[in-house]
Amino acid sequence: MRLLPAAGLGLATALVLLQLLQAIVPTAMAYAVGVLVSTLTAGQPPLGPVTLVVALLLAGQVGWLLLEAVQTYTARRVDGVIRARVRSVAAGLPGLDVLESAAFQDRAARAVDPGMGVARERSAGNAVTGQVTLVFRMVSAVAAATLLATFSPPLALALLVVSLGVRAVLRRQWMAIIDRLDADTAGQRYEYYVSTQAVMGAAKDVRLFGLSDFFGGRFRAAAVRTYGPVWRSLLGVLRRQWWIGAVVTLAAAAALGFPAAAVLRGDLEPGGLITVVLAGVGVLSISQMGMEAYDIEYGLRGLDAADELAAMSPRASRPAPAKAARHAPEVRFTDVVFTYPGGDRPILDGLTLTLRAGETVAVVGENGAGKTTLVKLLAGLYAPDSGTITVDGAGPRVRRPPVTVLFQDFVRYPASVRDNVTAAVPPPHDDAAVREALARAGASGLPEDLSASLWPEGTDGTDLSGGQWQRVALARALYAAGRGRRLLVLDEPTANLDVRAEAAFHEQVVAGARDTTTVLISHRLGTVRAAHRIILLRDGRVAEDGTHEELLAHGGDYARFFTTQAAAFHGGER
Ligand SMILES: Nc1ncnc2c1ncn2[C@@H]1O[C@H](COP(=O)(O)OP(=O)(O)OP(=O)(O)O)[C@@H](O)[C@H]1O
Repeated sequence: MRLLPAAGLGLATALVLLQLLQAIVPTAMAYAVGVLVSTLTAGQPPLGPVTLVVALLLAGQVGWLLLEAVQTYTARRVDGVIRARVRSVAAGLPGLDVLESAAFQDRAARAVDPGMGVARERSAGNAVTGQVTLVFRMVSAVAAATLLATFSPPLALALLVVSLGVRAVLRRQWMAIIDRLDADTAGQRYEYYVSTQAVMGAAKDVRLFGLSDFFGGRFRAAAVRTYGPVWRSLLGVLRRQWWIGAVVTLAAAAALGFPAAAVLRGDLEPGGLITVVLAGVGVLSISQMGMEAYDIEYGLRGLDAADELAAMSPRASRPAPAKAARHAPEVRFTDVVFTYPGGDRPILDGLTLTLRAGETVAVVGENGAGKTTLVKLLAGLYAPDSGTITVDGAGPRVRRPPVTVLFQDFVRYPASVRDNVTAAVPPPHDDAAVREALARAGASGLPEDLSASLWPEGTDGTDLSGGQWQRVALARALYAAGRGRRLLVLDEPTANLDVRAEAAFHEQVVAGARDTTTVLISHRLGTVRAAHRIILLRDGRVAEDGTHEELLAHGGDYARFFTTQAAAFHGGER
């Protein structure tokens, strides 16, 4: 309920007033119908009571329609606030370590996931509107009991106690199912949903290798594992419903029987009978649990998860944003040791390295040597266990370095060509510079119009080839470098390029990056040979360091890799 004001004062007031109307109408109707019947039996003109009954009917129906709309709008607004809160917690984390932890991902999934679809949506907004509904259902029951008390206070009290008691028992029984749903972890949910997404993503494989049974089987197994315990709980609850039915039947019999006996004794008019019976029904209606109980219980778990997420934010303050650098920066790694959270061995183990201002340094090494990890630390996405990293003297966790990175798994934004190129730097943007970056990146065959959408899944988007996407991502890095992010990291930038394009790469991209310190990671040694220096990583530290010629003369791993690649290439040429 504390989140209700987040929906806005107008909506919150409208919600409360409409709920109040819904709470009052049934009792008012019981009274009005009783008066109408009394008027008719007395042979008096019924215009006044008929008008009242019709007015109440209309008010109830119109109010109900408005309430549905206001409730939905309120709930979605509150959900928006929760989503914004989760986004802000995630964006406020200085690095990736907490973000990638299972605990964070599980809570984030609980806080914003759309629910399991069995009972209800998991929505904090629905929980808030459900709480308001519950309060006014109670008000409605108490109003009906007050009217019933004009006939018999003990009957009114007994019906109220039985209704509330039955409701409490039902609630406890059915909410055990919510516990089952909530025991499901983010991982299971992920598997459940991803299995359908994977079928879309793997459409080529599914057709080529006939994988429908593979995906179908996984989907079914995940669904049974997730929902099996829920279905068993549901059956158990249904089996225990007989005695609840018996208690409610007895209460209903009393609600009808006592007024009927009073009519037979001549103590109650037919009009009074109608009023009393309708009031009794109004009291008993609270015994039905209503969907708001699910909304409250399930939605509040999402809210709890959002609160837990906020508590997981580290005390450390966020690094200050990167400032546009006027000159190429200098980077120093000193005795850096780093192990991934949950990892059992350091990936970097005493790494010491200086990247001098304006230099192009190629980093090579076997798969898993730690090249990409080095870049993630340089960008401040992870903090070293020990040792220091500084960019022009400042640690990346104090101030974000003026870095721009073309990662191997670069992002394909579902946006225009212009937005894909300019995404890494704030506006204003310059179309001439965008076109220059695309030209330097060698991007050809793109839509001429920079506003054209590159959204392969959209109805009007254009899809690009893997190489074209990589060039667009490269153009993004080059554009950002030109706008003051003068530490340029290119991780496997030629992976999707053909041989001719790879040969032109150094001249167009690296040599053209003026006043920029460049880190170039590549397995294709043809790409790295023109770098000012080449670093070979082994066992988490720098094993070889020198120019291409120096390392060939040294005769170590680099020389062996180069000779092997060159031999394979020339062998292939013959
Ligand atoms: N997020 C992560 N959590 C745990 N371990 C990771 C994570 N990312 C990478 N690793 C591990 O760290 C090691 C180094 O990975 P990294 O990606 O830095 O290697 P690389 O030298 O870039 O490899 P490649 O040449 O294959 O791209 C690998 O053993 C990898 O399994």
